[in-house]
Amino acid sequence: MARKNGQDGQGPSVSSEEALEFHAMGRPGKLEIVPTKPMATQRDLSLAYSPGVAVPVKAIAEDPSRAFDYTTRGNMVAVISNGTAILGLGNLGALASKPVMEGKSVLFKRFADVDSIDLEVATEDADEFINCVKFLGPSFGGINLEDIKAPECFIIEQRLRELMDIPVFHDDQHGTAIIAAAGLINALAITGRDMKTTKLVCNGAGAAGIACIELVKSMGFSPENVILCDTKGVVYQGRTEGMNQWKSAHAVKTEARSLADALDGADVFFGLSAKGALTTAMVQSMAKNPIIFAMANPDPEITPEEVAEIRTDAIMATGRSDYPNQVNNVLGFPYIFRGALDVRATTINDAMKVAAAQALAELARKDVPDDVAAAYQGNRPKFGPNYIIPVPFDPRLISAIPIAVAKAAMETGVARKPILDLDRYAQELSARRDPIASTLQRIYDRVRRQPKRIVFAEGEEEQVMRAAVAYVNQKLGTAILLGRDDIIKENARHAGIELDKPGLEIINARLSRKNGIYADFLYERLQRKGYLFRDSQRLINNDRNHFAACMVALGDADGIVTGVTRNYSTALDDVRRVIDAKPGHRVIGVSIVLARGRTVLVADTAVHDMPNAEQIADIAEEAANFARRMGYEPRVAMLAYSTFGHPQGERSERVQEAVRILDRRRVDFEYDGEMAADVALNPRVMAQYPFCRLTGPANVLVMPAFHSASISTKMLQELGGSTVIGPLLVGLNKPVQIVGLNAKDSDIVNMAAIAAYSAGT
Ligand SMILES: NC(=O)C1=CN([C@@H]2O[C@H](COP(=O)(O)OP(=O)(O)OC[C@H]3O[C@@H](n4cnc5c(N)ncnc54)[C@H](OP(=O)(O)O)[C@@H]3O)[C@@H](O)[C@H]2O)C=CC1
Ligand SMILES: CC(=O)C(=O)O
Ligand SMILES: [Mg+2]
Repeated sequence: MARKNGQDGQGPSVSSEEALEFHAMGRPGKLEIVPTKPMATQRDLSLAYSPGVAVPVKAIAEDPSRAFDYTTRGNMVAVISNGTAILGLGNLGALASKPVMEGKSVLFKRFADVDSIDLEVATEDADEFINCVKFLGPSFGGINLEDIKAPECFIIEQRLRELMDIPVFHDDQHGTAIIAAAGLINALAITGRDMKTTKLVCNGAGAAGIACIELVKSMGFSPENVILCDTKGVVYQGRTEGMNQWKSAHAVKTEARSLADALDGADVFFGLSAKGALTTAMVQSMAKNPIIFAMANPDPEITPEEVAEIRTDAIMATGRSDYPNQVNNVLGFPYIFRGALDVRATTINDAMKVAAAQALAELARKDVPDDVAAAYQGNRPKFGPNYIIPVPFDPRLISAIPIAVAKAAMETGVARKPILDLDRYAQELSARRDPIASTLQRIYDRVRRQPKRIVFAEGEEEQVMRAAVAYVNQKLGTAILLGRDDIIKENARHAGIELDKPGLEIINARLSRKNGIYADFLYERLQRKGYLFRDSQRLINNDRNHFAACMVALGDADGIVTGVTRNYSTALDDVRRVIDAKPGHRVIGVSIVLARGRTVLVADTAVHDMPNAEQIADIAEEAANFARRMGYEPRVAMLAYSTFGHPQGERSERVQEAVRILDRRRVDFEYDGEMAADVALNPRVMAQYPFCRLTGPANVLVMPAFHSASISTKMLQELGGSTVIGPLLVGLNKPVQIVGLNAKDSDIVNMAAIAAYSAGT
């Protein structure tokens, strides 16, 4: 059961060469600093530096809270270490800890959009360390202490918490304890155990070990049922060797002296010590359904393979990403700081920690969306022994944990800036993680105010059912699944999807009372295009796209989403037999490209193969209108391989002609061309053409032909790290959206929401 992730048990484990190559490639290390304000002109310089910078200086001197408005402080966390307990590798010094600290900083950014910088402090002396860090408060919104060994870490953290008015959080203590507690809550539930009577042995009495047992005791474990061990064996009452006050606080009265003694009959093992500390004989001696969290990094106390050889009834977790159940503080620290920063918390207190653990435990019990299934190479995890905790790539973490932490901070009075609208905060949180979310947020908000009936034409498909459920759950309106009732229900049961909820309807086209009306309607449209009445009847009874399109055309639904079982152009042809272009409009495809915080619309990415000049001008108009509907003031670049006549060529002439047509039409948006993509997007390159009529970088790119549109958007997606939504169909008389064949449930919901949005008021 304890199998590495991935196909055939092959996990993403890496070789030493790969690890070094990864860190050395390009710019050495894992971080760079990128300005957030333009620094292109003399004016920019005057604003960012002298004289302009004096103004925020004075404002902050008058009111220190303004630093959150004018500087990076409110979103900036320092990851600070002296390298005395680097993972489980031991004391290798401050410099050697830098790759781990850079890594933690990157994870802050990647998972929770927290800016972070690593600081390595070259001293093992607690007082010197405290003295160094205590002066750094003005620079940061929080301090994440990392890989500092016990017992100095306890003194350092406690003292800095007293001295500083921002959160100081030793991640190896509390981050680890929170995640381990979340996993434990679920493992106990799966094995039917009660905290009060469960026996836990923790190997490792350092930063992580002590914090973990403190948290489990505060959650309900009996102190006499929790035994702590270290390199000298059991921490028992009366022991003198290798002790300190933090270990003494957890010393128990027991005859057990070794880890093996302590584990005999124990229910739970927590490993926060070192590679190989747990033997198979010890595992053998544990109680039925033992819970084994071997959390030492990079190599656990025992491997899942070793456990699987001798016991099949264990729940097994490690700190690594290449086995199921990764119990690692990466699931916590980015999100805990996110919540703390967002309410400008003065500290991270126990209530905030418990709230994070509970939110994490609850998340593992919920149905898993496609994005998470993708993180498991397509094996959709189900709550159980091999899935007790979400994976770090779970996109739900960013909304679930910070909100729980922020709420707890407000309830316990440590929030300097309480959040009044938590629903909006949840939306802002998902926008931080995923730029699509912010672009789509407006759409979702409006649809929620005016919910719509959307037909999900391929209702028997699993991802479509999940999308329909999500559509209803997000209060976007009614979701209609089109398909055979019995098959839909059977597929849903098999996939563990609950369809029985208000707002979710199933319609079987073949049995619908509307068939006759739809067939008549379709025959009206197709009788002069070579179709017999029987052909229309067949299309309505057998083809869900035609049926769905008729529902929308005749007002029985507001919009359609389809596409997972047919290629794009087939689905479009089906729909076009029923639904025309809006009068005076041209049907085109627009893709939304989100790259590095910038949103650009690209057209036509779906319909016109080799548009002529007139058609290119139409595409520009449709795309500009669409941009306005999405809330952007369009600046349209008519793209070509050439810029303003150089070099000349047949395709460029067509684009030049399209610009002249727009001139004659006197359209009411900014446009210019023909121009190359760098001219359109880069203000410095555009500045070489001072006559260019665009007032800034283009946000709508009209491509000269379908191939360039399709190739460039797909390359941006695959190589450029951009997110591409679409193509979205624009210009049809009724809202229809066609997803790609590989669409995930989240893509389908987004398209359904866009269709609902287009349905308007
Ligand atoms: N999965 C996760 O998220 C995390 C995992 N960890 C892992 O936990 C481990 C400890 O880290 P941390 O608490 O920060 O380090 P510390 O240096 O603070 O503590 C280490 C503790 O482990 C004990 N120890 C070391 N080797 C053994 C052994 N073979 N048998 C029994 N006890 C042993 C030490 O005993 P003694 O007191 O006698 O010296 C000490 O109590 C590391 O492997 C680290 O990677 C830590 C944080 C997060
Ligand atoms: C994960 C982590 O912080 C550690 O192993 O030290
Ligand atoms: Mg650590």
